[in-house]
Amino acid sequence: MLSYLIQQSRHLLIAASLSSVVAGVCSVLLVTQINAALTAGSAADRAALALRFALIAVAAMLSQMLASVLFERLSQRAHADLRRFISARVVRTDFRKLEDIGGPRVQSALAEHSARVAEFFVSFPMILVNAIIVAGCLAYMAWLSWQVFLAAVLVIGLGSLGYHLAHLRAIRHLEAAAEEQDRLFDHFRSLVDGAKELRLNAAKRARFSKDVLGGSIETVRRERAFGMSVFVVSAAWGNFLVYAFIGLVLFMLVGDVADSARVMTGFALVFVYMVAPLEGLLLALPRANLAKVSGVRIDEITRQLEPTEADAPEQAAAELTSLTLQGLRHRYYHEGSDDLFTLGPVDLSFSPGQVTYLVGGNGSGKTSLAKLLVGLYRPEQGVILFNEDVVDDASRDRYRQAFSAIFSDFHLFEHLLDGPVADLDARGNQLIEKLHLQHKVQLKNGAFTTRALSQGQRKRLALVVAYLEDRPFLVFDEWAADQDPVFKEVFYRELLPALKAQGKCVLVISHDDRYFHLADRLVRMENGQVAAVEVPPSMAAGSLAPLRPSQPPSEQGSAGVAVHRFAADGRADDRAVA
Ligand SMILES: Nc1ncnc2c1ncn2[C@@H]1O[C@H](COP(=O)(O)OP(=O)(O)OP(=O)(O)O)[C@@H](O)[C@H]1O
Repeated sequence: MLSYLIQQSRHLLIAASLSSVVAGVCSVLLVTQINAALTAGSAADRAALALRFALIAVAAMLSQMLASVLFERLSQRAHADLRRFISARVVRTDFRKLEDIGGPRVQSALAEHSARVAEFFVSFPMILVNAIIVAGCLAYMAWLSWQVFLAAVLVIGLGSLGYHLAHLRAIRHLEAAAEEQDRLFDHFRSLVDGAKELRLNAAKRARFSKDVLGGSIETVRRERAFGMSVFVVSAAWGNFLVYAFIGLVLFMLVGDVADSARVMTGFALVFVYMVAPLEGLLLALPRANLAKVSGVRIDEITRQLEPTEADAPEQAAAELTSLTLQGLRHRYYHEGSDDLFTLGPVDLSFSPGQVTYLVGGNGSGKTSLAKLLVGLYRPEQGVILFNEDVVDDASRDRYRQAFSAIFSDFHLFEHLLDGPVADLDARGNQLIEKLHLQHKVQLKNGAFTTRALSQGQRKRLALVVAYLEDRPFLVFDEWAADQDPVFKEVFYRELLPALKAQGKCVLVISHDDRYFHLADRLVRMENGQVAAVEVPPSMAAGSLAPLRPSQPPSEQGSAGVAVHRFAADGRADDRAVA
């Protein structure tokens, strides 16, 4: 991930790095000038050094300013790039994968991990400038005395080895912290989503705060604190080695060197000057490591979010003439209990102007079938034929544009994001009036004036959105469950027939058995299978074409599911087509 970002902003990075190099070099030159001034023979020599010193100081200041500003820009750009990159992946990835990965991990990547990676760019100039100062000081030392320089290299090698060993240990803890942090984001979500439950149950609240959320916060704190402490301790070890080296040079090594007074002053000055950058370097490296760990985490998440489908062109109008599901199957694997829920194989076909009710017990697979039907899930087996064409990865996104769906966990966007605003406002407000919400909410500039409404009212707004989208196939997943009896009547007796009259194909997932007789067709689900396809008597009389032997097995459900017709008294009459 870091290399991707570096690639993205390489020009800015090169400019910022060059400024840092200039700043670092200027700093080292300043030390050499100070040493020269301290050991200058006459006042005239010192005066000659003054102008050079001033010029270098100004150059150091300007280059440092430039480097800092550029790196700050880089950091902000990296943050924005990461957010864009991750959200683009999230928007385009396979829906089932997204369900599996879960919101908290994505949020953790978007919020915390991307911030840490961006921070790297702010600490980078510090690392670069300090590294240059340290390297420059070492070079100056080598020029002063190569014997002492060799000793310095030995000490630095020893320090680096200790640092590397500590690094390996620390990184394990930082990775554990990053992993726990994904769970922590899940708990943060529960804080808000479960606010009602937590307030109603003091014992649950206390346990959640102390054990679950508290435990997770504590684990992140402990792991990160340990990891960072190892780095800080190893930085102090590095510092100690520097002072040990200063002692070694001043009291033991320099004595044997020619021109020892000049060399000793030079070394003392260089060391004192070098300690702060060295410390800064050793402290900045852990931040870079944190960024690396976060980068790896983002990589892992985004790799799983790799898009597998081609994007549909915007406004991809999809007319529907026929839709057939053939042997469609999907499975959920539940890791915790090691069991499998199998949906299908399902055979069904749909045509325009047909209202199908999908009914069955809780967990029988109705919503999953609807997700397969609208192309949110890729079938593990079987095919969908849309207007006789097979739907595949290349055409699935385009296929999805034929549907408007209101699932029971629907999301109502503030903006409609669909078509010219003025036109939408006018049409939308008419619909809002029809749904008796005109005193509560309006559409203005393509956005709802409020979404602070009851669940049933928000579902009515979702219906407005679905109407405005004007797609050929509408799916309602227990839409009427939150409506009052009067509006249920309106939904089943007026809205659905009106959609049918417009030639829309409608799938209604419902538990409202008092309205089942209004369906053109009733598909019953049991334990992931289509158990029966029933046709109410009014339909049997004419408007829905009776099944003919030449029709695909679709209408029969899977494996020759019985198709019943309701008897006049409401009992199912087994005129099976098996
Ligand atoms: N996201 C998921 N991950 C794993 N398993 C799932 C998921 N969604 C559903 N399932 C499994 O699929 C089964 C069917 O769920 P589904 O939501 O399709 O049923 P349903 O008939 O719509 O139920 P309800 O009437 O309660 O809404 C569930 O029992 C569950 O085992």
